Amino acid sequence: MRSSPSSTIVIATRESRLALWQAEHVKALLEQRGHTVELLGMTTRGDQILDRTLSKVGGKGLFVKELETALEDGRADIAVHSLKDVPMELPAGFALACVLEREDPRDAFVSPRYARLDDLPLGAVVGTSSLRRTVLLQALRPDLDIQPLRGNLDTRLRKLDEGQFAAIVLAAAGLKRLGMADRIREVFAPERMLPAAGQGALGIEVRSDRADLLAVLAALAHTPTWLATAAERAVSLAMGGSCSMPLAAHAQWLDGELQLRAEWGDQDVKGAIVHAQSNGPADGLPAAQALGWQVAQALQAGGARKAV
Ligand SMILES: NCc1[nH]cc(CCC(=O)O)c1CC(=O)O
Repeated sequence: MRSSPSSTIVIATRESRLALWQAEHVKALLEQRGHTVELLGMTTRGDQILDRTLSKVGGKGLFVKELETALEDGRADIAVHSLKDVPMELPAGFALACVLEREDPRDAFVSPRYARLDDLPLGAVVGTSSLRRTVLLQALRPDLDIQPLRGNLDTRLRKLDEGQFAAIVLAAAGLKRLGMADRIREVFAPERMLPAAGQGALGIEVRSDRADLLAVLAALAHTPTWLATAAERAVSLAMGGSCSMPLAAHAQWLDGELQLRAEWGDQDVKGAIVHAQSNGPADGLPAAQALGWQVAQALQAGGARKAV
């Protein structure tokens, strides 16, 4: 088992192009600080099951479990995740060591033919498997025919290019990281399509007993992103912490205060969305999480129901 901070740091990563880009990014940041780093590529259940929506097969945990097993048995030291895919509560023995500076958190409209969502013809087929995007799209354009779209970024773009969809909606961050920003026709302002908790940010997971690594990784942390995403994730946790619910939570820094907004979609009533927001100084993780809790209470006061 590895424990000396001077030995090689092994990063467990999924093998999609985006996951590898993210792992290489962390590798470079650690190498700049004098560490020796290797990648350990792994396939997760979430990468294998492509015919069902994530909320039906077990949710976000599917992308992190195999990586956690590698940390557990010492084959790897750290795991790099899209924070959006990390469950709100990690299993006992694991910790989120840091959150890195966020890429663009917004959603992007991608289409070979149409420049904007508003240009889509009546009843056009739009691909997304995210419950959040489905509900928010239905609110913007109740006429659209929203169809499931799973798979990694390249798979989704291929399905679009094959003509199965008039347009698809994806995270801008993934496209930008992979040098495909030119595929983005329109980015949705957060007011129009509120992003998911943690979207665009990277989190690094370690075993909680690796004090050596916690110290090394603290140097990579971006505090404004960490606090903003802690507030967002607290909303999700307070709402039941599951991805089987259409929930958006997005925080931005404005004049030294964190502005947190959240939206909850009622799956039984098409187009019904509950909105809540609050501002706070959020000068530490507990204050950021308290802001998230408060916004979740406001959502529930407005009619949002917790996941059971
Ligand atoms: N659920 C898959 C996933 N996890 C993270 C990203 C994008 C990158 C990010 O949010 O950091 C994506 C793809 C997408 O939502 O289009």
